[in-house]
Amino acid sequence: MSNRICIVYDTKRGSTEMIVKWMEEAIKGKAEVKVMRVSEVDSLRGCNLVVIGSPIYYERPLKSVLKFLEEHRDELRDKKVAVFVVCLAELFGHFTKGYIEKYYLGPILKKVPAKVVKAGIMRGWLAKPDFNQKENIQKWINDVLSASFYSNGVGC
Ligand SMILES: Cc1cc2nc3c(=O)[nH]c(=O)nc-3n(C[C@H](O)[C@H](O)[C@H](O)COP(=O)(O)O)c2cc1C
Repeated sequence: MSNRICIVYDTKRGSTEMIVKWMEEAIKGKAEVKVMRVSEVDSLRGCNLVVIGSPIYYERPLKSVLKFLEEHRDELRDKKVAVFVVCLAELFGHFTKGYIEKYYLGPILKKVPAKVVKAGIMRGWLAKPDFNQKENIQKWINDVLSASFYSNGVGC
């Protein structure tokens, strides 16, 4: 089967959507990619890697993303999964890393029934897009691809 990636996300104010577009741009030409908002997902058939992202509002990922994970639990079981959150707490660097892992990524990770290839913390924004994040985000998704498809199992 060729590598087919589904990126599933939700957003309230558009930054997660822009982040996902940057990911899509980085993947194109390397693998097949389909981008869907959680409300648009009918089936994940044909995807061997699912990347799931949520912004953080009031210390939590969006309910719509958690609901998506519950509703697609059976389908996700035999897929590779990567997850990411978009938030502003990341601005405080390593001081908040543990907090973000526990309270922002934690609720998502708990609902993933498969092995998680990679979990990412992306810096979002409130008004103007932060284009400085693009390079990091594209590197992250390339690392996800490497870990999912090109790893030879000996740490390369
Ligand atoms: C009302 C509101 C509440 C927020 N709560 C949090 C929060 O608890 N922790 C955090 O790190 N960021 C918080 N943020 C920042 C958002 O996670 C950030 O702006 C993100 O980029 C929004 O994603 P979206 O544009 O895809 O909706 C909040 C933003 C707003 C407007």
